[in-house]
Amino acid sequence: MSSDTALRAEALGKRFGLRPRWALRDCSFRLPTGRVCAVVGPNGAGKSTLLALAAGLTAATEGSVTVLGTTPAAARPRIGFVAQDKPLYPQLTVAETLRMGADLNPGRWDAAGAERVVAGGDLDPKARVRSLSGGQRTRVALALALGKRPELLLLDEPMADLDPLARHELMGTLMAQAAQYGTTIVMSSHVVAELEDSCDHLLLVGGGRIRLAGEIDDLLAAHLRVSGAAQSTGLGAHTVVESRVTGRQISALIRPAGPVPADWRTSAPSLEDLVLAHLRNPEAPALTPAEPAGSARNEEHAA
Ligand SMILES: Nc1ncnc2c1ncn2[C@@H]1O[C@H](COP(=O)(O)OP(=O)(O)OP(=O)(O)O)[C@@H](O)[C@H]1O
Repeated sequence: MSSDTALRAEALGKRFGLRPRWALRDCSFRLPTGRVCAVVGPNGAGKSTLLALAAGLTAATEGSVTVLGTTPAAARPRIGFVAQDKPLYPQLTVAETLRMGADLNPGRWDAAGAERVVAGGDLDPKARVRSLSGGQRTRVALALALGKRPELLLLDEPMADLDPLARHELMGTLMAQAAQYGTTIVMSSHVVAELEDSCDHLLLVGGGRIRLAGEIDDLLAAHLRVSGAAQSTGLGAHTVVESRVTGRQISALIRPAGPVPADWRTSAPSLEDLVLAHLRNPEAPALTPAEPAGSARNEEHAA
């Protein structure tokens, strides 16, 4: 596999134990290196499972995931992972935790970078991890992951328990890392508005399937918001992701297959429009262009 691929999933599936329901099924996508990728989807969609598979913390039941051209286990020294529950050693101090990061990553530890992340939160280096708040612990976990100078950073809801200022600051730190070192970042979040300015790639997971995958610009360009009088017709030729009637107006998000009749008003969707429409309508056909966007082979039902 070429080294310009950070993450490739092929028919990837995960079922926990003998549970009948698959946490993740038949997932295929490619994430190029150097991207900042948002992973979004409803609760229980399979986002954490996907990140844990990529981090090598759990094994696939079927299919495969390739990370930085190799297996997740072999890629581990080059990956930074912050799990949703931010596991750290509670009895260690902040300073001891960073020292542990240095010991575990000889030759690649960025002590100054890690200390900067911690200092940004005014954390006492002598404070024990168990005495920290949830947001402060997140900061230490991010410092550990960033200090490793990873080629791939996998972050499971990293901003969830941070205050707005800390979110802003740490998002800036992540973007600076991506810009300076070409780090690929894969970040799950429920706050789509927060991702709009920072992410250039999207994985939308729903019901254990990949519903949307690709460059955000390409995915947005493949969709159109339309509105018109409720009796308007002519959308039949297009893929309607979601439509809603409000009074005498109908508005919809479509994947146009050609020109839209002139009596419809059209506008470009935002990332939030795109994500919300697909979340509201889990039956909308998936668009996961391992092949180019709009290819008929990619327009398959996610059922
Ligand atoms: N260790 C586990 N054992 C059994 N089932 C699990 C385990 N981890 C996840 N699951 C199941 O797999 C499915 C996907 O869970 P996952 O945690 O990946 O979702 P998620 O998209 O990260 O959700 P959230 O947004 O709530 O964090 C869920 O149905 C969940 O119950």
